[in-house]
Amino acid sequence: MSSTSVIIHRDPDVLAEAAAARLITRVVDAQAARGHASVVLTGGRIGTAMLAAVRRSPAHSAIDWPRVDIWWGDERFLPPGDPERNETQARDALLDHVPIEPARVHPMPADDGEFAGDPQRAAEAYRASLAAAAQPSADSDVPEFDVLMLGVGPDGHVASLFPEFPALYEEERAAVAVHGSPKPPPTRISLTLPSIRSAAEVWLTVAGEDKAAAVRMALSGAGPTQIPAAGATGRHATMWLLDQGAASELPPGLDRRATA
Ligand SMILES: O=C1O[C@H](COP(=O)(O)O)[C@@H](O)[C@H](O)[C@H]1O
Repeated sequence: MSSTSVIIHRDPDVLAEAAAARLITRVVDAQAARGHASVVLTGGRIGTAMLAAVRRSPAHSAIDWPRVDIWWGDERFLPPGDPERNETQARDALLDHVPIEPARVHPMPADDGEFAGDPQRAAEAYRASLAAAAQPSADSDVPEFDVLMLGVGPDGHVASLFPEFPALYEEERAAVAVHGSPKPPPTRISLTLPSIRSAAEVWLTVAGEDKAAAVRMALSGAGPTQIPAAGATGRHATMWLLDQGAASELPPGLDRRATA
């Protein structure tokens, strides 16, 4: 049984703070239940602001950081340390400031060394990392993600899955290379929808009126080929964490406000 909920916050700052509080609690609960937690990060404005809010929160010391695994939903295929890489932004915002176990941080490969100029091989290497961390007893090629976070673009993209792109039809591979992204940079690596849907919980964090139409369509029955966010659901829960701008076109009945 899977649930979908929509929570609306006053503005992007409150959204980021509230999502951070929720993430801390989710990680602590997962660690209490199964000894460790596995989290998939998103890039983007709110995703990164949320990590910075986790860092600022005194409650983050409730997390047993050496028992957290960090993965990414997508990455911009750029050299290591490039400020546009989702990994760089997450390290700056949070990961470099908490006692996380380096071996449990799993960035998607950068455009460098053995992967230079070869995003296909980089995606293949990430698939191998995911498969190596999968439960041997589970029939899965990805680990058990407790929570997978996503931003949503104005066109409805999630991770680096853009409307009508071939990656949306991928049924077999857990992660793929993406070429010709309409949002720069053009070359990316992304988890595919089956990997996203394997997560226990999927949280879509979205701010801004420019995204309101995509949010409305995703929640009103659009298909994932047109609005990829519509296909991003969790096994147990799918949570839409919105600010008022992103929620401004929601149909009646879906506009649940957390903060006025
Ligand atoms: O490029 C990307 O953009 C999306 C959305 O970002 P936002 O700033 O509009 O929230 C993000 O989810 C994705 O991870 C990132 O690579």
